[in-house]
Amino acid sequence: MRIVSLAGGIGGARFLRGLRTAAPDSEITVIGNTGDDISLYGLRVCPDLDTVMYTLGGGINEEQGWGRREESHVVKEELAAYGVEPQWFGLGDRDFATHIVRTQMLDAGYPLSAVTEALCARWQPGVRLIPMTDDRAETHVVVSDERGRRAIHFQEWWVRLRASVPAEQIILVGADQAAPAPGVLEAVAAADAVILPPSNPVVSIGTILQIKGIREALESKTVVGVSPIIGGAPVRGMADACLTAIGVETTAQAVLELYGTPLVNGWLVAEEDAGVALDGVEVQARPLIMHDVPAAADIARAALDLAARLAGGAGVPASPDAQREAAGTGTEREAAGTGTEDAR
Ligand SMILES: O=c1nc2n(C[C@H](O)[C@H](O)[C@H](O)CO)c3cc(O)ccc3cc-2c(=O)[nH]1
Repeated sequence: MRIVSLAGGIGGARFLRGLRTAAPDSEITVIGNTGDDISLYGLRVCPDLDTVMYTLGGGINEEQGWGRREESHVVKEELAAYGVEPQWFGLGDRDFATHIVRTQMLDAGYPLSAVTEALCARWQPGVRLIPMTDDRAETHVVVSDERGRRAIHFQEWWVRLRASVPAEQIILVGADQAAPAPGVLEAVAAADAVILPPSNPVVSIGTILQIKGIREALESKTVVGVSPIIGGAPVRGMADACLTAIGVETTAQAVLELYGTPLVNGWLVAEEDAGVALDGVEVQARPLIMHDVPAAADIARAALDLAARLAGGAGVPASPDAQREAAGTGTEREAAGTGTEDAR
């Protein structure tokens, strides 16, 4: 089975770990968000691509959801000792190596998609990770604060300001010149199912959908999305601040309408959002907290089952829960209860 998934950062990567578990024999292509990318200290940093690569490759700092585990910050401290700015972005020593290799290859003329393939050769994420574009397209945010009204890089708004200053506009700078990276449209065309993980609907999924041709290519496919909003709030991150910035309510209904039809054909919502509805979309309510990999795999399996039903296909073998539900003997999932509330 060929599956395509659009992914942002932490929530998307954790969902993809479940998707890989739920469909081990499928060919999964991940179209990664590069709007968060930033140039720092002469290096090109691709936070969402690295979060997917490290999470699926086993190198992620699990608590943070970004950056490497077993990390140290000697280079960051030395840069600070020289008074080099910015000091609000925490790059670790191991992580620096990724940005050095990436920048070296970009400077040698390799496109970001080739660089990403080379980095993934080491990490073996078990999916094909393609950046949404090889062109420069960065998310910038217009804010007004004591320094007046100005555009700042998304990372400064997200990390230094913690989105505490309202974003008056969120702009993907370079969107009109950016083309889908090689392989992106081909992967979508060949897909049996497309899954939208519970990534940030504005600055991750929404960003990818702004790249010329991607939304149109997806509209002719069977697409199932997983709501990133549960009971009116994002599980993690600041999707609410991003949705407010574009005048969209922070609800599972509003995000479904933001994606809209004909893009989305199926939509998974949490049980407390069971009333969500939109003409032309099959909505299914189920637990959506990714407590751990098995929980993420259950959600991914439910998304694939729904996609298969909508496409009229066979899909992956249904999970025991799905078989019980189909047989009408649906049993309440025992409240997982154990494990820490997963972040998204
Ligand atoms: O909140 C933070 N997020 C940090 N992030 C997360 C990043 O801002 C987000 O993952 C995405 O850009 C938004 O999804 C990093 C990600 C990287 O790949 C590399 C370094 C960082 C550093 C930080 C940081 O200092 N603080």
